[in-house]
Amino acid sequence: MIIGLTGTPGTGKTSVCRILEAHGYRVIHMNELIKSEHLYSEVDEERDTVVADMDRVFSRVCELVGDDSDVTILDSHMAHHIADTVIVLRTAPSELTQRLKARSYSKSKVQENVEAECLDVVLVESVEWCQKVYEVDTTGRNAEDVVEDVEKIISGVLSGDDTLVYEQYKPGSFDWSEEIF
Ligand SMILES: Nc1ncnc2c1ncn2[C@@H]1O[C@H](COP(=O)(O)OP(=O)(O)OP(=O)(O)O)[C@@H](O)[C@H]1O
Repeated sequence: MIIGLTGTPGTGKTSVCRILEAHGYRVIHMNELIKSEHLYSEVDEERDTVVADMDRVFSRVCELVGDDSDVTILDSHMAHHIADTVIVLRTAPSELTQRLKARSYSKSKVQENVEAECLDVVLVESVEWCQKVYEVDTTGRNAEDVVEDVEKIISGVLSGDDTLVYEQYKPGSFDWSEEIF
């Protein structure tokens, strides 16, 4: 089964996935896959990114996962376009700003991503498109602590009764709409 790990860039998906891989989980880093296998329709030079061909990405991910009943984690800010069950990582705007500035992103790229986080863009899309959505806060925490939450959610999903974990990680806990700069 596929579980998507999604969230605004900088919320820590890849950092968390690297630890999950070390714990033995299978992870598909979707952005790397898109680039290495040219699963895109255009190159957006201005934004220094590519426009993914989501039909081809979906087919390729399904092919890679096959009928494996073990969990495969899909690491991408677009994982909610593919997976039905997703975990959305969240980060308070002030901390996300610092993380993105540390990447030497341009002012406009930092602003675009922080605004998206303030407006819950990935969360809203996930709730619209996915059957099951969990939300995990990464603010003021380290990646190992976030991994503990993610593993708890995975166990709940696999157990077939996620009532308790859903209660703890159900979406809609943050309101950062006042923090748009
Ligand atoms: N609690 C945390 N969980 C994960 N990463 C954290 C946490 N706290 C700080 N970080 C830092 O935030 C940064 C997150 O970068 P990372 O590439 O993992 O994010 P991402 O969501 O995968 O971004 P992108 O979508 O651009 O690939 C890293 O430098 C990481 O060390």
